[in-house]
Amino acid sequence: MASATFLSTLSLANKNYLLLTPTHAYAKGYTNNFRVSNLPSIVVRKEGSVRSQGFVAMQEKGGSTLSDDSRTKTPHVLTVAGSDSGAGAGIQADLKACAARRVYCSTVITALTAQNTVGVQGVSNVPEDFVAQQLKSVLSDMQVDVVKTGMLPSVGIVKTLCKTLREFPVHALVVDPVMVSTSGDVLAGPSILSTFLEELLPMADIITPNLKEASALLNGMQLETVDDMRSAARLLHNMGPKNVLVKGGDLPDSSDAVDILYNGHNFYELRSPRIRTRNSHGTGCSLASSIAAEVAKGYPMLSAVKVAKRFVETALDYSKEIDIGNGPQGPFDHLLRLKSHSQACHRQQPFDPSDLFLYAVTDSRMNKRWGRSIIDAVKAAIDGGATIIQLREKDAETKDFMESAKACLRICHLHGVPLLINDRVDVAIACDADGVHVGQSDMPARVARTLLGPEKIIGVSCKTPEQAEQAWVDGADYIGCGGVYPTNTKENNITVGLNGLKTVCMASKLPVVAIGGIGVSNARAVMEICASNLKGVAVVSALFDRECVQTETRKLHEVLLGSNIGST
Ligand SMILES: Cc1ncc(COP(=O)(O)OP(=O)(O)O)c(N)n1
Ligand SMILES: Cc1nc(C(=O)O)sc1CCOP(=O)(O)O
Ligand SMILES: [Mg+2]
Repeated sequence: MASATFLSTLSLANKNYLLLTPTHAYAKGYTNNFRVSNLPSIVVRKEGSVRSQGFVAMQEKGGSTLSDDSRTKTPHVLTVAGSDSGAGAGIQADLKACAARRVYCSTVITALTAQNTVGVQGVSNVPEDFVAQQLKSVLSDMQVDVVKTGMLPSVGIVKTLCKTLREFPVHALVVDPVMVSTSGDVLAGPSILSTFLEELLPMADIITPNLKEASALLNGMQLETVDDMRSAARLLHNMGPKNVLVKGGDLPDSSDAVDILYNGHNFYELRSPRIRTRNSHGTGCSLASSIAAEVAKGYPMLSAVKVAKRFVETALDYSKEIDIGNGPQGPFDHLLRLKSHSQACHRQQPFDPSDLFLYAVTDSRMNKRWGRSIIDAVKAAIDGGATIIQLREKDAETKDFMESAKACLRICHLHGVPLLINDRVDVAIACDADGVHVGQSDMPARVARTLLGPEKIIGVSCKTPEQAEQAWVDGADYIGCGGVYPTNTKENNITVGLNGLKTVCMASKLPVVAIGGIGVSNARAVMEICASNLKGVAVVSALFDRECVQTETRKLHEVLLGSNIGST
């Protein structure tokens, strides 16, 4: 499908740019001769001049880069496939795969299938002219980079697709020759075969048949070994597609998953350990969509196939224990998100500002000094009445930190207490903690929010009203304000005092927890500044640099109860 390599020269802000499709930029080695602005794709727009579609703007080395006239082009895959009501395969798998691979995916539905983990109970084809209408709607408006095809249930639909693609050429065409579902149900009959072979395959940049499909396309040829797969790939390549990926998932007696990619010059044997799982429904659709996604980003075919294969394997491995449906073939989780929700200890309550009431912040050095583990320290703080825990383990090795965080999380969740991680957003994600606390020089809260998602708790340290406003804008849940008093726990910490605390509380639209030098002797004075959004105190040394964490926490708890805070 890919058209001319060199598409045009465009004059923009008195600089000359070449417009090339992303893959060609790589394939032709232009990246060596030109500086590439924001690969994989930039749409260059200038009023009244050029409207490019999925092109990379390249400028001769030494010139300046695109500035105000540049607009980032979102990689876009259009899937032309059937709907699977069970959402394991088809259009639904394509959407999930593209979302997971961070590519926009539009859809043209060719058929509705009534389908579940048992099999296909019914199929209703979409009329050809309505397939044509959908294709035109998408292709005439949106900048599609790659079209990926799945179930094409009639000769008419295949012909309609080929005709439309000639009218609206795209950068690449990925053909998954879906004929038989994983449950053995026929999705595209033999009558379609000749149109497939004569019209669609020659237009394809890659076709991705499994052994059964390759055999069907090759007049029933027997495929039982890797050598057979190579022969099949060569024969299929002769039919016109630029690349052929023969998938050996069904190869008998192989402990590895072996796929053969052939581009007309070279064979690539792509091998990986076979993942044994019931949840493999939709693997073929997802692999083809992921290849399309990588090609849409501008990667060459070999890299696209390798990344797509790795992606699908990771998702299959992650999804082994997922339990959906009663049939022999379950779906898998493309977004690697479903498991945490099924874990019994997962804390699902939304953030409650009253959790800030007695905020215990651990310190690895203090616990070491007193000869206790972080886990014992957390247990004792909870037993003493801590309402939220932050693990602030500045000198811990990452692996140890993760292990202890997971153990602490189990304890916290048994008691309904949220657990936050100081600074380390990566550790919070890895152990599925309830959130993070970040300071002004840590990862910005806005970035942490995109990584953690909407449900996690994010706290930000703020010493000024401006910082408090920014925390609010960035999507934080609370702010920590201090140091209220001088502290030995944090070096070179600026003390803001009770006045500074009050000023920040007045300005903050978020709930506030006070921190810095706070203990039983002064907690009441802190709370008595009487700001309605001051919800509690965060304490390190007054709890953890003491012999008995539980006793100290209990004492502080009593003082705080006496100060009647957090009432609004
Ligand atoms: C509740 C709370 N408030 C403030 C801080 C301090 O965070 P930060 O400024 O990032 O400093 P470090 O704790 O990372 O040294 C906090 N940890 N908790
Ligand atoms: C971690 C931290 N952050 C502070 C800030 O001002 O943001 S003060 C501080 C140390 C708090 O420890 P202690 O309770 O032992 O004084
Ligand atoms: Mg920090």
